[in-house]
Amino acid sequence: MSAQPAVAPAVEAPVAWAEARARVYAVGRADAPAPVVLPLAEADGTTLAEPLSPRTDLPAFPTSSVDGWAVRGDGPWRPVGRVLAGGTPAPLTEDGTAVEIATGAMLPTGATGVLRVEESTGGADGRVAGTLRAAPEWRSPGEEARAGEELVPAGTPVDPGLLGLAASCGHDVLSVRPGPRAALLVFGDELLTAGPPGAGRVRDALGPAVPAWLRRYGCVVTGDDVLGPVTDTLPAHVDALRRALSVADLVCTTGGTMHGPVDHLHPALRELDADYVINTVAVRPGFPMLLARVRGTDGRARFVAGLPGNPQSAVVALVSLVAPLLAGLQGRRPPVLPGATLAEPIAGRGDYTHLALVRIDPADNTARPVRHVGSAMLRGLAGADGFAVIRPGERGEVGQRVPVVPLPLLPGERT
Ligand SMILES: Nc1nc2c(c(=O)[nH]1)N[C@H]1C(S)=C(S)[C@@H](COP(=O)(O)OP(=O)(O)OC[C@H]3O[C@@H](n4cnc5c(N)ncnc54)[C@H](O)[C@@H]3O)O[C@H]1N2
Ligand code: MOO
Repeated sequence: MSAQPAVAPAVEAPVAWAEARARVYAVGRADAPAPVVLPLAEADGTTLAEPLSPRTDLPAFPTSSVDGWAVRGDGPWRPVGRVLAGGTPAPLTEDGTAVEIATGAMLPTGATGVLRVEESTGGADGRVAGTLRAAPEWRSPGEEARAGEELVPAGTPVDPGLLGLAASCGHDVLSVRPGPRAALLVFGDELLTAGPPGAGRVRDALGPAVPAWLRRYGCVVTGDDVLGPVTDTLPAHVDALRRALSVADLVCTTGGTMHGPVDHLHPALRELDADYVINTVAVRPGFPMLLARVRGTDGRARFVAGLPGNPQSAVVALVSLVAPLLAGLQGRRPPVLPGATLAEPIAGRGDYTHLALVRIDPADNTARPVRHVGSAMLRGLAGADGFAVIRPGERGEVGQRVPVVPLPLLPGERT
């Protein structure tokens, strides 16, 4: 994947939105950090680096699925023992004999059937009688899976369902890719970190929000890795970026993506010998977003995602560039965008892709644009589910099915 040259011209042709996403995914995938081996208890939220296969047939042995009697031949049967779950029974060697068996216990060799306890009767002679059901009352080895069979491919996110499956397959550890470590640098001398805005100054809305969004994409972000506002000088920017890049796989910055008098991001990237993967995207809002790559002394790439200062634009950059980059870095498949049907029209943005904040009605999967969606505003975003994608040269018509870029919300949010 060829990257842009290190020296950024003041004005560069923006990359098409879909092309930018494909490019950052591929670059992340090529530079994914090496897998690590983690115990199951620590693997939730990571990504499988190798396919998951059972170490034995599943089940590993013939297993009774009911409480009752494992019998051999025709009844009535003479009880000759008992086997509980976890035990290894002696073989049933004679027709007309049975062992009492518990659900989950290993079936003795020689058994030809299992009779449910509630469908059995005990005779005066101590023998057990009853009619066997036609369908077997036990699970055969390999019924669920064969030893070595690929059950889940590499690149799958590790969730509780997968952890349970891994344990039942006999695994103690998994080879996984943990979430990348991310840092945030907030640029802008005008920003306040406490109290109400006024007198030319606004509250830093991104310092509190961006780490939380990054964590929802699976990143590890510690309090120490969130810094700002960084003083509006070039040396302070270079220094802050160097420090952050020494610990993080991905450094997000906010503000300073343009070429104003105190916009130091591009000059700082030049000082760090960074190369641009993406430098501006043909999307509204958020077009000044960028992704740059810096090679560490160890040869491994670290990334700088430049999020525009306008707060909604910063989130557009997160969902547009950072999400596919992180999917690549975690060795996951490229994000697939769900679709929704527009319940109201949405204007296009000429040659640019329009990402329009929408609320999705889960009952009929319709999308409606929300209000208060200026790029400097967060009111609309705080009640939205994601962004409807209106392609270049199009407008969104009522009834049209469009892709939606979801915000990484947790289950139960926005309900
Ligand atoms: N001459 C032009 N000026 C601008 C253009 C343009 O095309 N030509 N594009 C505008 C667009 S679009 C955007 S987006 C912004 C991007 O600017 P920067 O990334 O350089 O951001 P700043 O100038 O630092 O800040 C822009 C705006 O956002 C506020 N801001 C910044 N950080 C935060 C924060 N953490 N929390 C809340 N608000 C923040 C900042 O106060 C500014 O109001 O450039 C336009 N200009
Ligand atoms: O990215 Mo800018 O917000 O288009 O306003």
